[in-house]
Amino acid sequence: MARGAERRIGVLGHGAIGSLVAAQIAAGHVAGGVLEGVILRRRQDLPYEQFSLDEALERCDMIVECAGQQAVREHAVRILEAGADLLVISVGVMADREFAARLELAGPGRLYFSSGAVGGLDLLASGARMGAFSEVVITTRKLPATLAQPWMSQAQRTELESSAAPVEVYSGSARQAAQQFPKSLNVAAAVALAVGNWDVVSVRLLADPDAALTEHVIEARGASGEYSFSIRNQPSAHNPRTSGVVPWAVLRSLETALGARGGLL
Ligand SMILES: NC(=O)C1=CN([C@@H]2O[C@H](COP(=O)(O)OP(=O)(O)OC[C@H]3O[C@@H](n4cnc5c(N)ncnc54)[C@H](O)[C@@H]3O)[C@@H](O)[C@H]2O)C=CC1
Ligand SMILES: O=C([O-])CC(=O)C(=O)O
Repeated sequence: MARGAERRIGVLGHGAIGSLVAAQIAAGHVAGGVLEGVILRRRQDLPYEQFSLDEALERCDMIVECAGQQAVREHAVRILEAGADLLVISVGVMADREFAARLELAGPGRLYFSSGAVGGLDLLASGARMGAFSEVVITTRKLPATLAQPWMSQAQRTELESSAAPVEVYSGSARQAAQQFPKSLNVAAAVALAVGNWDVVSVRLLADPDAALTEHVIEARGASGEYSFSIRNQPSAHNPRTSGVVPWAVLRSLETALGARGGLL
């Protein structure tokens, strides 16, 4: 891309994250990018062009995924093979070893991941370059109703949603966490990608009826030092599963990936 040229952006998905991301790009708030259109499952009354993925790939330089792990699974390889770059927010899809291996080989488009709801990933990734992490734990606390999953029994869901006190819903590996809670624990995958080792990251998930804010606490110990990041996000007004800051994280990631101006890396 010539310096100063604007890259054409397609936004995949138009829910809590995608709607804000599309509106901000359309309003000219992302340096180096213009909104070419949105890729939806069903047409909606929106002030932007709506196109199929095939049309988007003819016209866009970058696709921003805001649609969920399944959408990444369905479309990512085709996007990268068509030569468009892809920014992914549903990072947990990388927990699938076979799919992740396919994505690593796909190109010439470049694959980016957004930091999403959590922070400290820059320091963890810097530390991982210095030496290995020996232990990383992420503890997430969310409202019970946001954590019910299709694979849970009715009894499990009822117990989850009726508990008056915090309940541990999951304790185990980051890989399994990102797959069992695909709309709630993408953050576990983001931490695993930052430290460059899925096997060292463990996850605790708590359903807490008093969790007005969504909490993620990341504790890590390794060659570079010991770290503790405590994050308490306001949930999105449009989707209580998602932290409200996530679309803004996507916009920050997008602007960084476009590289039209300098700034904090
Ligand atoms: N990395 C992180 O920190 C976070 C990641 N996420 C990821 O972002 C995803 C989206 O979150 P929200 O916007 O809050 O969800 P949402 O449910 O509000 O919106 C998702 C939208 O994507 C659309 N969609 C799904 N599949 C599609 C497809 N194949 N093509 C076009 N549109 C499609 C849906 O119709 C819906 O409108 C989550 O499922 C999760 O995977 C969410 C929160 C934090
Ligand atoms: O938004 C959040 O706080 C985290 C989330 O849903 C995810 O990682 O999928």
